[in-house]
Amino acid sequence: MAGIDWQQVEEDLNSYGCAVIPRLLSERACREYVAAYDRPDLFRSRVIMARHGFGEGEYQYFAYPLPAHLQRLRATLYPPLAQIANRWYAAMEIATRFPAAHEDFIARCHAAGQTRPTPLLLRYQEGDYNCLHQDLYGEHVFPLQAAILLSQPDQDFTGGEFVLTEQRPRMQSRAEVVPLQQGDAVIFPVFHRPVTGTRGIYRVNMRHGVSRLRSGHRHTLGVIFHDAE
Ligand SMILES: O=C(O)CCC(=O)C(=O)O
Ligand SMILES: [Fe+2]
Repeated sequence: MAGIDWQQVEEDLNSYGCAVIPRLLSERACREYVAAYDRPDLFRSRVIMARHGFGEGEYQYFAYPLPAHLQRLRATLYPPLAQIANRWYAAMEIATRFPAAHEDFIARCHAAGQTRPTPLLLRYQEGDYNCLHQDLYGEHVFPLQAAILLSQPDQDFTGGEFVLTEQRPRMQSRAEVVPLQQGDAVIFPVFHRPVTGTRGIYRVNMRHGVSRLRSGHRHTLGVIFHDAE
């Protein structure tokens, strides 16, 4: 975690609406998260995506207390992202500011009744996909999130690309496909971001999803920083 180039992350987020942190997790850590999928004691709920029209595939939300590694990961990624989020909110002229420490932001969520943990593991197999969506779970939203690819493209699966769309006001939408290797994290906006245009700063609406898996199995770890109602 010490070697992350946060300035590059911020530049990429501002230029493209997403940033990749290469090799955030080791191959071994990835394997451990994949194996954790089969431990029901670690999770508070399981979602079969087709039942809700979310796509095909499934995911599970971790229960509190989070596994120590995940707790540390969430708390460590948050502070530099909170600085970016605060600059974005200032640019978008939104009054909300995010505290420097994740525990203080979580206290704000919990005080508002958003008490359920949102980090999740996702599992896809051949034919599965994740429809474009936004991970909003209540009034309190931290505007950036991370998804970490736990599987190795080409070796474990084909297809299954991470996709972002950016809807600009009164304009056509732009898509971004994010190539990831095992252990890479993609940082992206939960639902909006500021873009500087010729007539000043405007807000664009963002969605993310995963294209259809052509073969194999794909697992992801999702780190969302607000909690859910
Ligand atoms: O599987 C993926 O790459 C996307 C996961 C996702 O939607 C999330 O982490 O919020
Ligand atoms: Fe998501």
